[in-house]
Amino acid sequence: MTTPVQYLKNVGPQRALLLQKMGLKNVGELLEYFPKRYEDRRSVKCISSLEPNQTETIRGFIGALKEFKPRRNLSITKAWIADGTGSIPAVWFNQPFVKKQLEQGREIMVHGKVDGKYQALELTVQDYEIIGKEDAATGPRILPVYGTTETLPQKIFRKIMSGCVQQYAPRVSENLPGDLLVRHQLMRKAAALQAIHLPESWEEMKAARHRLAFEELLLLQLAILASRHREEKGISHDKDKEIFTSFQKAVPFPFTEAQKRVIGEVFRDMERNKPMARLIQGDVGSGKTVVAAAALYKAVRSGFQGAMMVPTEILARQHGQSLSALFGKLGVEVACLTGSTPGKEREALCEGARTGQIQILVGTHALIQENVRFKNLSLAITDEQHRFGVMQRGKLQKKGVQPDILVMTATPIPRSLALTLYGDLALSVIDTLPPGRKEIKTYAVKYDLEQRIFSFIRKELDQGRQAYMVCPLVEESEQVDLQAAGELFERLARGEFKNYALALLHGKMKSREKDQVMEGFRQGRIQLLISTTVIEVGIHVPNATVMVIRDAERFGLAQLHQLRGRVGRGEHQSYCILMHHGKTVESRKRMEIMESTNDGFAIAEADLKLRGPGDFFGTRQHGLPELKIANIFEDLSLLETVREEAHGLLARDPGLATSPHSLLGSMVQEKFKIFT
Ligand SMILES: Nc1ncnc2c1ncn2[C@@H]1O[C@H](COP(=O)(O)OP(=O)(O)OP(=O)(O)O)[C@@H](O)[C@H]1O
Repeated sequence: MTTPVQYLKNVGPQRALLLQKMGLKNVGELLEYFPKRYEDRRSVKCISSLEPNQTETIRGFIGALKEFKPRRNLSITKAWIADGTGSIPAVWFNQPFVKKQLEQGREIMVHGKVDGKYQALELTVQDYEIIGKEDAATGPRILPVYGTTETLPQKIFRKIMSGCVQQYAPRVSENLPGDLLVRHQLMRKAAALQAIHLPESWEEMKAARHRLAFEELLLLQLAILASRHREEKGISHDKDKEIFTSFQKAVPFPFTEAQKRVIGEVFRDMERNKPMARLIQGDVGSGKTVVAAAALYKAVRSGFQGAMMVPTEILARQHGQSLSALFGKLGVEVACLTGSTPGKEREALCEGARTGQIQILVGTHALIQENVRFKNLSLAITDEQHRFGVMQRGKLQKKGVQPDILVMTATPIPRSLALTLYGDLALSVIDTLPPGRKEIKTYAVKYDLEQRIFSFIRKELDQGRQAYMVCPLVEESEQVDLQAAGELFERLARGEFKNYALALLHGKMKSREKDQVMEGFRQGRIQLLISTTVIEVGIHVPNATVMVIRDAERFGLAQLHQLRGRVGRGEHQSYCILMHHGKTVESRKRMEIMESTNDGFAIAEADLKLRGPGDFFGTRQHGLPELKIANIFEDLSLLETVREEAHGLLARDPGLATSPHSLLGSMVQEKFKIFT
């Protein structure tokens, strides 16, 4: 399977290079490059029954041949095909080389679109095959269609692939244990590869797809489960009821029913001597932080330490501040560590964590650096974990000995996706918002109404409220976007908002500057904050009531919902204004979804359907594994079956090291590098 593609039939050095550019270096990779769709060429039409504007396949004998060159850069090749019921000219545009292959009297199969020109029919050829030629397939069949490049046409790619499949697919070893194949009635791998590329029937293709999706999801689930495979015995935290009551006293508001329920679920897990693995899912603003804080308090009161990792520096600082304020009252030592914590302070923090003097450490991924060690970490919390990438996930956990794990996500993740991302976590849902929150009013508007939006913002600012204006920032054109945000700031500061306090915030600023701006906004000194998406997650300023998102069509729905969640966090009516160009049907549809619902769940589902899992969290840092054949959304029930099997396999053979699991084990290792 490691044979380089250039040794395949029909591949020379030049084509090998083209294949390599597509990421296909060897036979193994080529075999796993699956068709994007299929064309059914089994139903061959009689020429006499052809009708205009249909795409059809015919089979007949080549009669007269003609070539024209009506213009300098247009060449037309025509071949009359007859099948006993009639005859029709088949037409090739700008492919003068086909003439060499068309021999009068030869049998040919042609697939293409029937055009009615001057009352006569013509077939514009999309694909053809000379019957009886050495490399032609036998007779009509279901043809695979691959994603190819212009320089490597479909026909050639298909020929290369078909040669490769016929020669190598039968030699592919079976990697799934026999009992599994029998239990789930799965095709063998070699047969599945053959059938996915060269199916005899739709049924066969579907069975092959099912088998390959099963394997793909199994490898992924094994990686997820094995990377956190844990000993049975963990830490049992103190059961004392007084922990909850004294924590509740320190919090300035009563918990919602949902918060109480989830704290109960978390506490019960923490008290058991089995390590906790729980995902807390709650819509934006539902009050997850205080639930995390309750868990941290329980860890500390039981004599241990807790850590909480968040995705951005701004958020780390915000949590650091609010947790310090809360835990100050309870006599608990909290510290915050980020990438920009200066050397001396960092050393002191590390020392404090090592000796146990610091009881709760909040921070960015700086927390998982090697020099950070804990005396006795018993609880590792990650917020917005999907931003940390699949492999980074276990590192915080490894800072303790079998600590409890809590994952918090503000983006409501459909169950299918949660399973894929987090594997084996128990789920707690905070499904109500704190009392007194008003529904955010959302309006999608085009740019010609910009002045009206500005005057609306001014009105809110005049009433003492604050506003955000977010500009998109995408990696590929970061420089251009940053410049655009800067220019907008200049324009507004000099023009429409010259009498107001404005500030600009973006990720490229020094952390000190970022802090100053955020602090100014928090305290109300800054009225309008123009920013890139650095404010996307977690920022909490209850007095802000307007969120304007520019070029809203460039964001994913889940991301728009996150941004919108920055307002509506206090008692005042809040607004979200989505500025867009409204050019495509899809973007208009997405704006409509945002206008019609505030329900994060509905939005997440819609987003997943519209954009596919890869783009779900925006293009940056989504941490989602790429799937070649399975579809998380459509293969939900398969995913659940596979998860159970993965559990069973790991229970029997945790390192997947013995026969018949070893091949599976080495594939997981090669792909995900999780066994150490
Ligand atoms: N039960 C409650 N009653 C009143 N206010 C609450 C309650 N729970 C939380 N809050 C407040 O609601 C605000 C939002 O809470 P928090 O920041 O924890 O939300 P979140 O779920 O983390 O949201 P996001 O995902 O948007 O960051 C905070 O100011 C918090 O103090």
